[in-house]
Amino acid sequence: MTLQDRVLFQFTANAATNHDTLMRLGDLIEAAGSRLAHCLLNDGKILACGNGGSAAQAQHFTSELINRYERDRPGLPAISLTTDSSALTSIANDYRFDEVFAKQIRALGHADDILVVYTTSGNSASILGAVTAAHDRDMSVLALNGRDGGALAPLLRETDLELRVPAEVTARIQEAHLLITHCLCDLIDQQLFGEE
Ligand SMILES: O=C(CO)[C@@H](O)[C@H](O)[C@H](O)[C@H](O)COP(=O)(O)O
Ligand SMILES: [Zn+2]
Repeated sequence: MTLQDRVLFQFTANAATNHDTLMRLGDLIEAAGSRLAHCLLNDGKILACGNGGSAAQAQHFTSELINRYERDRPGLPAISLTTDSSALTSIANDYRFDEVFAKQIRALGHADDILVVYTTSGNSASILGAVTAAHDRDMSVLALNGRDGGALAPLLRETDLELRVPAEVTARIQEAHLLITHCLCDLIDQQLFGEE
């Protein structure tokens, strides 16, 4: 394969995954947008977490809620659990890395809040810990997941929502997660602030 072929391959695979994701998850993405909008309209807040590239996705989402997505509007309450290096390093240092998000959720989470987790494998221990902590706080969970759902899928409750991208490659799943995230921002703005 030439280098140009490699570029073409990635773009083609991305388009195919995004199409498959729309076909499989279109209705669930709408439901997730409504669930998040309802949470924000009822004084809830959104907590988000993930590891590696998915940590970037989590803080990407919360920054667009706190500041803005495409339009000028009031900031919305959202906290990324991936950005406080003192909290993260002390929890990992004093306890275990698995606890880095769970301990923050136990400190910050309320029953009206929603935890949004990003994972491509569904197997990251810190994400499993986060979901357990959210359930302990009676919070519901929106899981952006991938592959076969991993250990996360059976941990989710009926009151949670799972958006499992139908793909096996981490990069493709992350790219679909970003597209879903922008859909969620658009759906939230539409429901809270109406037509532009
Ligand atoms: O961004 C990438 C790969 O594209 C990596 O940083 C990736 O996010 C990390 O390996 C994560 O630790 C993977 O975690 P997960 O998606 O399995 O929960
Ligand atoms: Zn964005």
